[in-house]
Amino acid sequence: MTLKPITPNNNNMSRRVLPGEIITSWVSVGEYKDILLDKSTEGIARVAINRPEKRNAFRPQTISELCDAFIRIREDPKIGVVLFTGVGPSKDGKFAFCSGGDQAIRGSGGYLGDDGIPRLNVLDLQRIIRSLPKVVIALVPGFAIGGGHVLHLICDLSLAADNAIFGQTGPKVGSFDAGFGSSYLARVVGQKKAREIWFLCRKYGAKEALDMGLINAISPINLLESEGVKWAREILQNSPTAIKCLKFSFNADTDGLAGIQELAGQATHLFYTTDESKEGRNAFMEKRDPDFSESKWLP
Ligand SMILES: CC(C)(COP(=O)(O)OP(=O)(O)OC[C@H]1O[C@@H](n2cnc3c(N)ncnc32)[C@H](O)[C@@H]1OP(=O)(O)O)[C@@H](O)C(=O)NCCC(=O)NCCSC(=O)CCC(=O)c1ccccc1C(=O)O
Repeated sequence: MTLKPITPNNNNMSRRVLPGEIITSWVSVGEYKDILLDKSTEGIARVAINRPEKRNAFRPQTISELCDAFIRIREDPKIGVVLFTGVGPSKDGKFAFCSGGDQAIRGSGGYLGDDGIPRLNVLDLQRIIRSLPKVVIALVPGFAIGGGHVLHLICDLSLAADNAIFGQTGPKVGSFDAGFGSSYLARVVGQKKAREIWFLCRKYGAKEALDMGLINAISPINLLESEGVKWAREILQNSPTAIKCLKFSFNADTDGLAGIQELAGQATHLFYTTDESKEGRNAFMEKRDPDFSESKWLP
């Protein structure tokens, strides 16, 4: 039996477990049209683009739903790791993470939703994922192309099936991502390789992607989700605050003041938990001068 890594209303308890497979129980959350959102009781969420017949290309509605799902996850203190993937296979048996913007609804100035307004709202999603105070792991079961390639790139970690295919197509289809899609790509794979990827628009297999540092590991497609759960469980053993601060430290190195703001926000969170900080708040509320004499100027 071939297991689908992602199926709507997936009930793992009725599936046959493969040798070495790790499973978790998913509960579906929210009513979405273009995506699926599931949570497990062990602190993992799963977000999947659900347009397999279009190789999971996104339209404005897909992106709005993804933003909503990631913001829900951000607000849930029980979730520490998100697996971000694409539903598959499609009727022709192929898998995709995402093939970028849906070219069929690309108008002048952006992608057109039902309201006829042109949007490039994938940029909002990129920022939400980057600044999510949780670990986001892309599970790439097939194609990660164009804007879909950028989406796996901006995730914290990427795990790919052995049949996965990566690439940018912008210069072929009249598009480009001059933000994370190019500059951050160069940070990940180096300037020469990033220019090759964008200028030639070639496609790269999973082994090539691993060799250039674009992904973290390869697994057989039937075990891709299992591998994601395994990595998530290992991360969840570790200190949430340490992981969050490390994520924002990595971001601060590349994201300028916006990255420093995220890291600084975590420092403020921690400071609020101290007696020193609480004394400042209490003094204001009690209409008296603050007394910081108990706080030491430690080296
Ligand atoms: C992914 C492919 C390589 C897969 O090839 P193959 O297996 O042969 O399948 P196909 O027969 O081509 O496709 C099957 C079916 O899906 C439809 N489809 C696939 N991809 C798209 C798509 N992106 N848009 C619309 N439809 C798609 C295809 O038409 C077929 O449908 P039928 O009805 O059966 O004919 C291959 O499909 C492929 O190359 N796809 C296109 C990849 C691509 O060029 N994507 C767009 C890149 S540009 C982009 O994503 C912009 C993103 C963006 O919004 C942005 C904006 C501003 C700044 C940055 C960005 C950013 O890049 O993020």
